[in-house]
Amino acid sequence: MSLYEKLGGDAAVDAAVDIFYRKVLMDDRINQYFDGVDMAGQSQKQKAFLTMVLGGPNSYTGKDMREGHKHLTGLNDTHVDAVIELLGETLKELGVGDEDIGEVAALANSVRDDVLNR
Ligand code: HEM
Repeated sequence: MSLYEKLGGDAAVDAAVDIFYRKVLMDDRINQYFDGVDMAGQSQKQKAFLTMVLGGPNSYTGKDMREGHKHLTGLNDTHVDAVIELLGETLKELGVGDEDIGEVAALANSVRDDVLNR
């Protein structure tokens, strides 16, 4: 079973992205990057992206991670760490086990160099 199915499919990913974005926007370590970003559109992309990395049906048509983030000046490892931390907290709130959270964190971590354009 894919992690996507295990978490509960489409509805669970919807819930995860909504909770996750609320956390992101409340977090002063990273929320400045989302000033002026269309969060409804962003949530859609993030849902499709999460679905894909969790092994669900692939409907992600957004930019690749390097293209999608290279205009964000000053982005560094601490920002990626914060995002991965908030994603983990989100999944924990949804009842996901530590082992599965570790897998998602590893997937998110695998795009770190692309997100940081290095
Ligand atoms: C850790 C892994 C990350 C993943 C998987 C991820 C995923 C995504 C995706 C799928 C998009 C949409 C790309 C598109 O426009 O087509 C996006 C855009 C964006 N990401 Fe990330 N992201 C990550 C890290 C970060 C970090 C660390 C920050 C800043 C703290 C960040 C801030 C943004 C912003 C501001 C946008 C929207 C840019 C814009 O529309 O101008 N992301 N991200």
